[in-house]
Amino acid sequence: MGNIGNVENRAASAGKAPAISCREVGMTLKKKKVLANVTFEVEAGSLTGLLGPNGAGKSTLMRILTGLVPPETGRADLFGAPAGPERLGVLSFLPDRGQLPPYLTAGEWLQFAASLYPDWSKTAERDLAEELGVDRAQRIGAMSRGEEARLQLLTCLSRQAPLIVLDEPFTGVDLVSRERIASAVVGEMADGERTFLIATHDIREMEQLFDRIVLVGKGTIQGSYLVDDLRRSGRSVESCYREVFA
Ligand SMILES: Nc1ncnc2c1ncn2[C@@H]1O[C@H](COP(=O)(O)OP(=O)(O)OP(=O)(O)O)[C@@H](O)[C@H]1O
Repeated sequence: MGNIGNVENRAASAGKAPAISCREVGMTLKKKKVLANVTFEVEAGSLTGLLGPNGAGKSTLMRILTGLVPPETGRADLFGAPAGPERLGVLSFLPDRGQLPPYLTAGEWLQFAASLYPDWSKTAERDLAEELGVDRAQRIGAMSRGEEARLQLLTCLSRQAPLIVLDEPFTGVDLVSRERIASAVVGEMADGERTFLIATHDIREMEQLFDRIVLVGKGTIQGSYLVDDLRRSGRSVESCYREVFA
């Protein structure tokens, strides 16, 4: 069903501005060149994996896309207009490090988040809370890393923003929950409208979901592949990753 949905999405999005377009993006942090000449596009309605080794620049790139920091050089556009703080309405972001208020329960946090975001869906919140096994009575400060990661994902996916950017959604999450998260993402895809960009090291769990992979290494794009093309040439996402980075 996911694949059929993806094909339909692609057809529906033909001719639209890409959800993400980066042109020659560069970034220096504390005198270190972290990103250079980063150029790639993510088609609206697709699910793209942003993959690469530790320190490759994935989180830095995502922070630029979310408008948290402007690129030093080049430009990053979302749906044809520059990324920036004023575009936060089009994108729902799960950062790589959690910062939910520890003194609230999950239920209190979700109530607060729902009041914060105009695009919050109570239906999505209810369905995903069940799917991800979030206990509303649990205090955030008493959660394990994996439990908090699931609450963060629930927060991110309960919004109806057209672009979802997830930075390492599986950190600290056990195998069964990782599979639940993957199916939650597929469920969200089924609405045929939204675009996902997901940075992850959990290639095996996500391999079946990606339409495209963008490989980042040493601060620049090392390749961008349609997963169907890889399969047609007898390769998997994992084997392609190994070819590029081994
Ligand atoms: N605030 C900062 N100041 C200086 N250097 C930084 C800063 N943030 C990141 N870096 C450096 O930029 C490089 C890219 O980091 P980034 O977090 O974007 O990588 P990543 O691909 O997300 O890595 P990982 O897979 O380990 O999460 C690293 O070498 C890191 O040390």
